[in-house]
Amino acid sequence: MRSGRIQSSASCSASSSSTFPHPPCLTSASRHCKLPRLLLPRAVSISQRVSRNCLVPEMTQFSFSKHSNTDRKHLFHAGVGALETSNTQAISTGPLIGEEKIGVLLLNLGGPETLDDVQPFLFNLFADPDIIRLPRLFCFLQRPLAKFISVLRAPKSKEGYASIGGGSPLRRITDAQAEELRKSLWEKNVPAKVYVGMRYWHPFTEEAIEQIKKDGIAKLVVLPLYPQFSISTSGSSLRLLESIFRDDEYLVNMQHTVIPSWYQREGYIKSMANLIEKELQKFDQPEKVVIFFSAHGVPLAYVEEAGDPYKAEMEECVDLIMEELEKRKITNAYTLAYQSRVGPVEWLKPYTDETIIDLGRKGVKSLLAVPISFVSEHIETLEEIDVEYKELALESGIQNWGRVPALGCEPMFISDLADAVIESLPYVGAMAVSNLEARQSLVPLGSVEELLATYDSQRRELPPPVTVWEWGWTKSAETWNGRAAMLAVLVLLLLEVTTGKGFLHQWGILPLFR
Ligand SMILES: C=CC1=C(C)c2cc3[nH]c(cc4nc(cc5[nH]c(cc1n2)c(C)c5CCC(=O)O)C(CCC(=O)O)=C4C)c(C)c3C=C
Ligand SMILES: [Fe+2]
Repeated sequence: MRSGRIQSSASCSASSSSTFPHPPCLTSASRHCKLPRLLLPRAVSISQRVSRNCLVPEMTQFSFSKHSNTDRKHLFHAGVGALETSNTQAISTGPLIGEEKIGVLLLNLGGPETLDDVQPFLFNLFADPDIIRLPRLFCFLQRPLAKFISVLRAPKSKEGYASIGGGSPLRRITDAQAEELRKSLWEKNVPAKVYVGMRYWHPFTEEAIEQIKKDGIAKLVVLPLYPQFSISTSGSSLRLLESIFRDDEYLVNMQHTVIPSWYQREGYIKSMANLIEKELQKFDQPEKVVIFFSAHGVPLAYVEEAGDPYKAEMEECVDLIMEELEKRKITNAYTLAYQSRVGPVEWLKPYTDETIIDLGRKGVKSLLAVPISFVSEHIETLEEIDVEYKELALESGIQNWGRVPALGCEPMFISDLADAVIESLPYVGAMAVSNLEARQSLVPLGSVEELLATYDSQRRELPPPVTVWEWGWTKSAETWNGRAAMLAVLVLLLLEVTTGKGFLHQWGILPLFR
């Protein structure tokens, strides 16, 4: 435990301490680390199915040509617009790959752009087996259940989206990040095209892939826009990619690599520290402010049963940011809590709301909230943190409240993402990356299939994080009521689907597949 860390009474997590940069598996998170498996020459990669010659030995690199800037520009012919880079310095490593076209696919969640989009967006989210994992026997109920839950949840979600201007800003921000990343790559002499593929709303990952095919991309770097890896976010997007890749002749011949998480990168850590330092200056007594990292939660079972590295990466990320701040003589107290839980099952603790109340009770007067799991403003920063948690903090006795903005298009951050892409290029198509440099995160570089095999290989059935309704007074009663409710709903749905009669048919919710 770091000296400045505030441990809420609700907290049970031990924090890891590490230096920066650090090798993998040397932190408290190492219990989640399954790296040694990657050292085995397992025959699991999509790229391996695709092209047998991609099984390159460790440290083997593709032959990179040292083209001049002009040469480099025409290496990528398709659809990069009229942008011309001039006077850009040559990079010594020369990460251009032959004459082949390079693409970068940014993966993100997606969000409803209008209030009418909210229910279908929620349907897509709850229809994702990485969000609600039904027992195998009941998987045919995934879509009816998703429809049911999305219809019930939509009014509450709509209120939230209405309060932030009638829709999610996610698409606009992600598009802007993609454009800045493209410019940064060009400035670094890597003429790549950048695509955006969202998991639950437009532009869908499938749309991005269609464009990648049309553009004739031969080598693809997949970059989820989540700093830390979770089965429910990056994992879900990779799962989808895996299924798209598997069935497509073109994609089978396209080599790729995935940067599964990048929370430990120097540029990201420094950018976060810059934002925190700047916001602290806005308080009358900056040194008395508690830095409050708030991460999006996941159900505890994801971490404890399925081996999701999310919590370990989050704790390590917070430690790295605090170490960077310490180097700048900023030694404020800090804490990490998890927000946005949905449904009755236990999520990662401590919960943000309980921690805020706890800090108020302990006499903390100034709090700086730092959203840490996502790099764009979204409903949970603009509504949950800025409105709900701020109100709760003020009611709990906290007098001074501040919030660090999301990174968005911060130049240092974007430039670092571009460096991450460039550093990953030698590994495009390479399997079993056992080079230490390439394995700084708990989830190392690798192909889609390889990563999914490393994390979440058994694809365990997990208790669903959401349920249709909750009641009861105690947590345990809530949990059991929730489970009973879920069971009842499943039985009802089963009866509906098999008999074709019931209240969902009466309401016109079923049948879904007309
Ligand atoms: C790292 C970030 C995120 C994790 C982990 C995550 C897990 C997770 N989320 C839900 C349920 C919902 N998420 C919703 C919106 C939403 N989620 C994230 C990020 C993570 N989710 C973002 C950035 C957003 C907002 C997008 C936007 O439009 O601005 C929603 C919809 C909003 C609402 O109704 O509250 C739901 C529902 C689960 C169940 C889960 C883990 C299993
Ligand atoms: Fe979410």
